[in-house]
Amino acid sequence: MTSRVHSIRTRIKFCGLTREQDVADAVAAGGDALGFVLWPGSRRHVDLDRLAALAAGVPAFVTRVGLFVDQPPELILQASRYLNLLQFHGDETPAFCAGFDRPWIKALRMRDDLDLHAAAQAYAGAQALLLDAYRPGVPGGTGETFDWSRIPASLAKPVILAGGLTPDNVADAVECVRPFAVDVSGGVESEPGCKDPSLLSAFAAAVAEADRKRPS
Ligand SMILES: O=C(O)c1ccccc1NCC(=O)[C@H](O)[C@H](O)COP(=O)(O)O
Repeated sequence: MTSRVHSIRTRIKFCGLTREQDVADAVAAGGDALGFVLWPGSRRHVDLDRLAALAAGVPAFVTRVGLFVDQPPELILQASRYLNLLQFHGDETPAFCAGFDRPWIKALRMRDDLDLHAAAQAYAGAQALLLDAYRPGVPGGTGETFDWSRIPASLAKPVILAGGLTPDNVADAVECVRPFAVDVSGGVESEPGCKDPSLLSAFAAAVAEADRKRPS
């Protein structure tokens, strides 16, 4: 087992973008990665045309991430041309996730019986594990936190912490978990799918402040 990846600053992924202005605001706020939900069941769903338009507004060095929930390979392949990274939120197997000629991450919902070490081994090809709250029947974007103390200090994959993060609680999350990255959707929105520029900036500022305070 390797120890958790630490870096000089906590990366930020802003997720569930649906509007060009939100892409611009998320980049301006300092987002390292932007997430686009390709799953039609989401209130933040974007289709391929929307994805293409939004991806065109993302500059170099900001990662375009596509989110999928047990979807057909054909759709994932079509979407991949606009994406740098794939994020799988359903019951996709490691072999399925690895089948698209793109780096990928696996989202894991923190059910009580989830064995994170076993999952990290099973998804050894993932670039990171995104840990999210578990609510039955809801694959993501719950707006709910989970018990961060369940995350082991040492894990074989970088951790992206998600689930109910906000400008008010993200500093505590960074201090407690010391994740490689944090991921937020609902906590920076005025309504589902509509990001609020002041919340995006406040979130990034809270992460930066937490990074400044943490011991090296
Ligand atoms: O956001 C959604 O609607 C969604 C639907 C289905 C699968 C994933 C979804 N979002 C995934 C994310 O990466 C969210 O950022 C993550 O679940 C955290 O959401 P939130 O608790 O609202 O910050």
